[in-house]
Amino acid sequence: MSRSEILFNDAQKHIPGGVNSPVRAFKGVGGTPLFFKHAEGAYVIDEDDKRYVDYVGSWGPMILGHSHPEVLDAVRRQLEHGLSYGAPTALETEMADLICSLVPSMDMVRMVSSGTEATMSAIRLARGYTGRDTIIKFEGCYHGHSDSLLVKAGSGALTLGVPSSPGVPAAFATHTLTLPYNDLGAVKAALAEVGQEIACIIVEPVAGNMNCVPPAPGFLEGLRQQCDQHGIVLIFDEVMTGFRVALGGAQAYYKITPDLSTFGKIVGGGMPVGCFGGKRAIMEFIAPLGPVYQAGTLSGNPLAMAAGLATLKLISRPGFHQELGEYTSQLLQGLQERADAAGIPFVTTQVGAMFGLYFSGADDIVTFQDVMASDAERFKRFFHLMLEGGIYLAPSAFEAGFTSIAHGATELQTTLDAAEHAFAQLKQSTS
Ligand SMILES: Cc1ncc(COP(=O)(O)O)c(C=O)c1O
Ligand SMILES: NCC(=O)CCC(=O)O
Repeated sequence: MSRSEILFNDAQKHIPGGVNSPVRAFKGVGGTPLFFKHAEGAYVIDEDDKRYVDYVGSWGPMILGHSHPEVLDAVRRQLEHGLSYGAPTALETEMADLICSLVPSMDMVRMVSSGTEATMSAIRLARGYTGRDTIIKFEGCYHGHSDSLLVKAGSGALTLGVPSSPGVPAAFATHTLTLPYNDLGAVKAALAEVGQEIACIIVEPVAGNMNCVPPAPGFLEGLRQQCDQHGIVLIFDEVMTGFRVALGGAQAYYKITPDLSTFGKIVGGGMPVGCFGGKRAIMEFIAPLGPVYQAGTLSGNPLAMAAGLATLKLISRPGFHQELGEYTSQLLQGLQERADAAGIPFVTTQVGAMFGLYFSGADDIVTFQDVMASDAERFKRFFHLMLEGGIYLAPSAFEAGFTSIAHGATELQTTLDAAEHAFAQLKQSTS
């Protein structure tokens, strides 16, 4: 037995399913999750000392690669001053100022400890601000695991086949209207009926929790226009896309200004952090300025602020996101060429440093149905072949892939060599 197998057996004794988040359980691909003990640059190293080129990046935060020395140093320096005070720090102001300067739609920002808290709080705020109860989300989008958002959700909920989770009272779910992603017609039709009852529309501006589905031309623009028309708060959930697809997030990439935005992952540099913010008039509804309550013992934690600030400063250098995007394009082009050469139907999607891989004969991937029509069984085999070849992809056909600035020519070649072998094996087993 491998160390990971032994550790996974041990883990299951006192940890449900042996994991602290279901997406780690390999349920979507089968087999035993790898247990990691170290990570550096573009690599994760498992308990059996095997190295993998990592395209998960802790599900998004590790845009600089793992264990970036300047981020680690920032945390070490802060460590000498204590772990948490539960009182304001200068670091939090520096963080708020930096976020608001990098993302122009943000007038004010509140730090929290996860993406889930960020979206949950932003929705409460939108409801408090508008005095309306119902929210709109899109099928296959994931916004964390709070009750009103676990309806037709993506990510692990989709992978495990429970997109609408038991435990969410039906009465809560009735306040969540779920519409098809990239279908502006459906949004217009719904709002023509119930526009006056909708507090907010929350959307992943690039859907990254049903694999990776870019917004169709006009979709985000249409949401902006519809929200303006009906007095609805437009929330961009940029927990995944924020600081990744562009320094200013998807809103900068697509040049659309939401009313509120949520961030997580990169903003904490690998520490547990999220935040939400946006228009001053809305944010002033949050306690202690306003009546909408929201709080957190560890919110704005100094170690987390130190890691996040160091990360945001490093990724602010000119050319950073272009470099990342170029690596990602080369990766996808190389994969496509090798799939084509092997005669395997294969489609990729990309927005900056986020990508999707599909075993599909479709021309393009635009809808949730397009995603569901791709061959998830083939992905499972591809996943394990890539793993054998030293490449760690997200263990589900319904997750986006991420690149980091630490990925370079060596990692590209290793990945493409592994893929060439994997595609050949896939071809052999079908012919
Ligand atoms: C778009 C999006 N929103 C919200 C979340 C929830 O964030 P967290 O897992 O930090 O609670 C995630 C990922 O988990 C996400 O991808
Ligand atoms: N795309 C999936 C996530 O980002 C979430 C990770 C987790 O829930 O552990």
